[in-house]
Order: sequence, then structure tokens, then C-alpha cells
Amino acid sequence: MSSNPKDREKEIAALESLKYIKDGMKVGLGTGSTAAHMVKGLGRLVANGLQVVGVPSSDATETLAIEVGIPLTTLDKAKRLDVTIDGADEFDGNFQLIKGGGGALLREKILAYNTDINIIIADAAKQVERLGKFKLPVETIQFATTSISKILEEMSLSPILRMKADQPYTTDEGNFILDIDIFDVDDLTTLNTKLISIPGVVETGLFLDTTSIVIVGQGETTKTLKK
Ligand SMILES: O=C[C@H](O)[C@H](O)[C@H](O)COP(=O)(O)O
Repeated sequence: MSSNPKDREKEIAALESLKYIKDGMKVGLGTGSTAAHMVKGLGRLVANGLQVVGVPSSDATETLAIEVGIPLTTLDKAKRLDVTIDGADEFDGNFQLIKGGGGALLREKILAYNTDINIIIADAAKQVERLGKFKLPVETIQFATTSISKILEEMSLSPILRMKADQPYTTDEGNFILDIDIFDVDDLTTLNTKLISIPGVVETGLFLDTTSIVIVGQGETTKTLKK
């Protein structure tokens, strides 16, 4: 049990989400510190006899899932997932999300798209009135990143190339990330369409209509929001 209050909220939201996983399900495994609690909890259920297969959304989650004994498969073999449980950097009252703080947005969005029920788990601080205090990650092909950055600059989105030590951060798919400021943007659907249409933009961390359930840890309890 976590002793850090924010981490404890992540943990109890994660434990609550495990109730949605039933025998025989194909489960999408999210990425990040909140999803890691869920993966560990699922590992304990598997050790007690629950039969599921997981599809990880990142190399880090794959490593953790193997460590805790969750049988894994690929999206190709699973074809469609029953449930995916993942974290978020922000969510609003319309179940819209910013994701990708940990760089896993691309595979996460692919899993979400191929899943029947997407559940987001989060600590209470992730709930916002308006998305955008957290910078929106935009995943870009390395070759195009400088030219995309110029375009995003012209759109007044203040792109910043994500770094790790003194090198550009590289995603599991070998791409770069530009973090942009969308706080003043009202129409996120139009923005997302514009971003995706720039050649070399692979995906954005805006998840506008994938989520139907959000489980929030608040102190020592959880609240479950359903669309
Ligand atoms: O790329 C990472 C994912 O989108 C995470 O789910 C997101 O950044 C939330 O991470 P955490 O649970 O660590 O706050």
C-alpha cells in the first residue's frame, strides 16, 4: 500500500478498475504510474487463478506485465480487446483526455481504438475544467520534426521538443515528441484534425471520444464516472 497520498489515490483507482476484468477477457494494459498499479494488481489476480491475456501499450508495461506473470499476446492475435485500463494526464467533464506524458500515446490510442470498453484511472488532481494546463504531446516522425515544429509555432502552439538528458526523447516506435500549448484552444476536434493532417505527425495525445468510464481516487475512496 502506497504511503504517498497522490500515489495512494492512483492505487485505489487502479484496484477498483480490476472489478471490470472477468475470466477469459483480452485486456489492454496502459502505461504510466497509475496503470502500473493496475498491472501489479492484475498480476495478483492471475496468480490466484484469473485467466486473461494482456496486450501492453509500451515496452515498459510489457516488462512489468511479464515480471508479475500476466500472459501476453499481440493486438494482431487478439484482434479486439474487451477492456483497456489506462491512466491520463488530464480529463475533463466530457471524458476528453490528454495522454502521453510518459510517451506512450501512439500505442495507447491504437489499443483504445480497438477496445470495447476503455476505462481511465486517475488521482483526483487529473480532473480539470478545461484541458491544456498539461502540454499536449504530438508524436512526430524524426525526419519531419523540425518542419512540423515551425508549423506549430506559426499556429501559436509553442512547441517544445521533448528531451531526455541532452538527446531528443524517442518513443517506443522511434519517433520524437513535440509538447504544445493548447490551453487557449476552444475547438479541440478541429485542432486535432489539423494536427493529424500535417505530414509527419503520427498521432496526438488528445483522446476525445474513446473513454466511457473514469475511476478517480479521492482520499481513501473512489468515484466512478460513466458516460
Ligand atoms: O504516455 C503515458 C500515458 O499516457 C500515461 O497514462 C499518462 O501519462 C499518465 O501517467 P501517470 O499515471 O504516471 O500520471
